[in-house]
Amino acid sequence: MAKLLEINNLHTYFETKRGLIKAVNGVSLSIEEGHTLGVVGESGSGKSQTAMSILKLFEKNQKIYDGEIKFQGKVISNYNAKEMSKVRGNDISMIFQEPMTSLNPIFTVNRQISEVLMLHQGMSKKEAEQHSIEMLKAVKIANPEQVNKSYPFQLSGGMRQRVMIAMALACKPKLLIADEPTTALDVTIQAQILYLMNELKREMGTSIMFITHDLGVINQMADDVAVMYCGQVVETAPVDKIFQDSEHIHPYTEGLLTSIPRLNTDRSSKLEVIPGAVPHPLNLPKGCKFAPRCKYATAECRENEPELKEVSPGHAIRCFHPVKRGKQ
Ligand SMILES: Nc1ncnc2c1ncn2[C@@H]1O[C@H](COP(=O)(O)OP(=O)(O)OP(=O)(O)O)[C@@H](O)[C@H]1O
Repeated sequence: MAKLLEINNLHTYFETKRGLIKAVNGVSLSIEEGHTLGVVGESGSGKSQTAMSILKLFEKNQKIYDGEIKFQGKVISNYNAKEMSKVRGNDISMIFQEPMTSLNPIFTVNRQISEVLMLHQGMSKKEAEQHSIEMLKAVKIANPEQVNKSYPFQLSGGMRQRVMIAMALACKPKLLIADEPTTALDVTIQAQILYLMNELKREMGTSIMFITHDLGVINQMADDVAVMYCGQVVETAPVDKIFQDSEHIHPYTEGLLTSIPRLNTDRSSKLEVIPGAVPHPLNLPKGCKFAPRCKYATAECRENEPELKEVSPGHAIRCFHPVKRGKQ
């Protein structure tokens, strides 16, 4: 299948008074046409900064130091601000955990969705209003005409998230980046939004980069997975290989899997947690970044840094001693 997005050895750093913060430190990943890539990892692993790098939504003290990002075969990581603003919203859209980051509290839903359509698609005000209502229908909002006239504060959290998805998909982007879009919602609303995103992906053929810290959500949403740790991808694979296969996996992925609560397990069995914490980005360990927390680490791991190596077709691991699992 054709690759829609390809990131090769990306390094995005923040220059701070205390030193360089290597938020993205050699990330390589790709997203295929029509696929969902789930990006998972603990807080601070560089998931959001990888997404921000794709759209160049940078702070003043932040830039790409090395590597490249290709979208539909074109290198977009060297685009200037004008070229980038055409990509944003048109080809690639992003939704966030908190819809109010994207929605403007003082404008109606109609004004916000219409603005995107008038700017990127050259629609008239009247056409844009009609299309805005159509988009609200597409994201299964009841009473779309009414909601179109509403202000964000008049809507529930779940509805705001649907409006944000409608706005992001209004120009039919090829890629939707969703950064923890359901984390702030209660579980039933979360399930509805995830279902909706899967449905829209099927109907519109949009590829999705889905960022989460929750492997359970990845299992529901993703075709492929990239596991991140300390600004690097430590494992990437088709989702089945992570959840069911008897293949090797990265010890960090194993740790994330064993810390998922399961409903059918004996209540007396304890959830395992990964010991220790993610190292501070200004104080990264030598060798493998996960070695200080890894129960399989050897002297070699503490000394040398492993590369991301393919272990089977489509499955790559950054580890000297991947874990062999039995069938789950
Ligand atoms: N504005 C900033 N200035 C300096 N460092 C930053 C800034 N924003 C993020 N970082 C650092 O970049 C690294 C990666 O952060 P990022 O937000 O991408 O992680 P994440 O995996 O998305 O975490 P979370 O799940 O909490 O959103 C972290 O070490 C973070 O401290």
